Amino acid sequence: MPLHEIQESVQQIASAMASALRVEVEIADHNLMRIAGTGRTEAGILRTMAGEDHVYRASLFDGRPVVIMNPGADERCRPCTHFGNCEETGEICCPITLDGRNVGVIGLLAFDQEQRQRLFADVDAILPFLQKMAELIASKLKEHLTYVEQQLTLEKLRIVMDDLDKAMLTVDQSDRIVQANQRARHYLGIADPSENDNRRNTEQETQWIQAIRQAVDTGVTPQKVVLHVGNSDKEFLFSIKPIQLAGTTREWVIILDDVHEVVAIARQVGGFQHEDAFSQIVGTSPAITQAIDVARQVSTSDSTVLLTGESGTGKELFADAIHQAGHRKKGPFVSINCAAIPEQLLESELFGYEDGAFTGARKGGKRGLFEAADKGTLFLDEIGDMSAHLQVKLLRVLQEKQIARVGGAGRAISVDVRIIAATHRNLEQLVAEGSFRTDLYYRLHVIPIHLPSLRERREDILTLANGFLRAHGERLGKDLRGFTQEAQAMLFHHDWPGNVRELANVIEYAVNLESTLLIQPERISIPAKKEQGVGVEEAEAVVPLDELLNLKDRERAAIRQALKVVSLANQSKEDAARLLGISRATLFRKIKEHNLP
Ligand SMILES: Nc1ncnc2c1ncn2[C@@H]1O[C@H](COP(=O)(O)OP(=O)(O)OP(=O)(O)O)[C@@H](O)[C@H]1O
Repeated sequence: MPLHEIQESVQQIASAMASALRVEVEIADHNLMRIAGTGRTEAGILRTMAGEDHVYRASLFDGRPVVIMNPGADERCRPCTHFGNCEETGEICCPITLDGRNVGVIGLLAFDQEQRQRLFADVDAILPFLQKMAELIASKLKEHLTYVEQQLTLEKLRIVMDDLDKAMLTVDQSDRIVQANQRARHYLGIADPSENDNRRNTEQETQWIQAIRQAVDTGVTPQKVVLHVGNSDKEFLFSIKPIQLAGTTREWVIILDDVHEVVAIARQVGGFQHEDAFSQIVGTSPAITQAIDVARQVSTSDSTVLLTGESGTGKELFADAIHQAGHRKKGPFVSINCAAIPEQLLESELFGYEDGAFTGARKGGKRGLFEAADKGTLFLDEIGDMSAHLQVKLLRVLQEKQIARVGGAGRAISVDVRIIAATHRNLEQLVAEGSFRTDLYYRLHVIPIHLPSLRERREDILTLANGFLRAHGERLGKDLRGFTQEAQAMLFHHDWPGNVRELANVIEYAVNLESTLLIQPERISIPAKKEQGVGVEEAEAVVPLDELLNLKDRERAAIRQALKVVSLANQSKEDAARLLGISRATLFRKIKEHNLP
């Protein structure tokens, strides 16, 4: 039994006993190694007592106290090396017993006549006291062993949890996240909650848990929830289960599955392929079609891709499609948002770390995402937000195709990873300002693909809106047929700063609230287009001169666009006229005038 593991406590007890009884005290473990000692015995702490341990050995063996009135002369001391010349003037010892096993021994020693007198003044009182002290040490040892056992169970649980291919969170009664396995930390971009007992949920974490609890209430299965992570929305399948102890729910376990990954696995396991990895990207505008064409062409190579575009324009969707369409599709697609995680955490997430790399580092070290993405694709979202230090490390990986774990003393690990980076920021400007490395920029800018905002491809708005209407309608079991004219016009004219994500949210909201067959304008939760209140000066200031000169061209373009929109939505020219705010007759006249089909 590892009495030495609680050496500090044992020494404290020995010192307290020595002060109380004013004799010397020593405590040995079951191997008769001195664990604690006072006075003359102090120098021999953590050393074996071989040769002078016969009395203790007898006490350990018999499980009974031993009293030696004349050390060095007593027959029981005969085998001792100090027999005949012992410095001690008296000795009482008592075994320490835990769960029926003798795990050590406490010795009270006298080295002069005064101490001897005190030791033997009242043996009947001192023996029970000694036994109580032995019980105290035994209970400390028991406490320690229980703690070690618990830690061991926790560590085993942690290894198993971290190895799971599902994200797992536990939350307490106040919905505070208390545990998050490796995949959950990766999906959600959070630090390990178990490393900080006093941590509180961030606002976003509270929103996630609320969203999950609300999703439970809808009773829809499989249960799906959209969590806003960093700057993007991610869809998860989830389950939530209570952990009950003594009839009370103490915590909940939440299991999350990334919907995209589930679909990818189903495709792999089922052996069937999505007929076209790009079919999930909706849009027929020239701007998006061109981007899809380039992405499709480069999906078969391993070259680095740089996706640029505003938030919500589909950068992650494109990265996923490029991966699925290429030869790496059987490998993992790992994505990380470089802006959502603090620098130090991002470094260890990306590169992993070796055992003992920093305080709180997990025993045995940890694989980073570069290693996790081996033979697959690593999607580095919001690359423009990467710190200077990590830019250097990333550059090295791109050049050498090797990584070094944090604290790994330079040990290089080869990785075979295709990098797809993305940013909503202007990287050229960041380079010019000196906050993004020029060499890294050129390493990433191998195949640049710009994703257009919805404002640049308004003709796709209604197609996308109808797609979202169908999806959310099915999910909520609502039979919705479409949008009213006015609602369509609102969707078409809005500027969509949040792009496709914002559009999807607006439609989801509308589908939830709509009780008629068509989505009504009042269900479209976007600010109405400001027609009044824009001063003449302001209006003039935003119209460039060349456009003013080309008023005829602008009219022609507007009519063409309206015609395209209605044809995509299977609607009539009358609808186009309404969209343009002109009469049907005027529209026909203008179609003729502009020689439009
Ligand atoms: N062309 C599209 N067709 C269908 N859905 C789309 C399209 N573009 C984006 N989406 C959807 O819009 C949402 C946002 O897309 P995504 O996360 O890929 O954008 P992003 O550009 O990576 O955003 P961010 O820069 O904020 O991370 C997702 O739900 C995605 O499926």
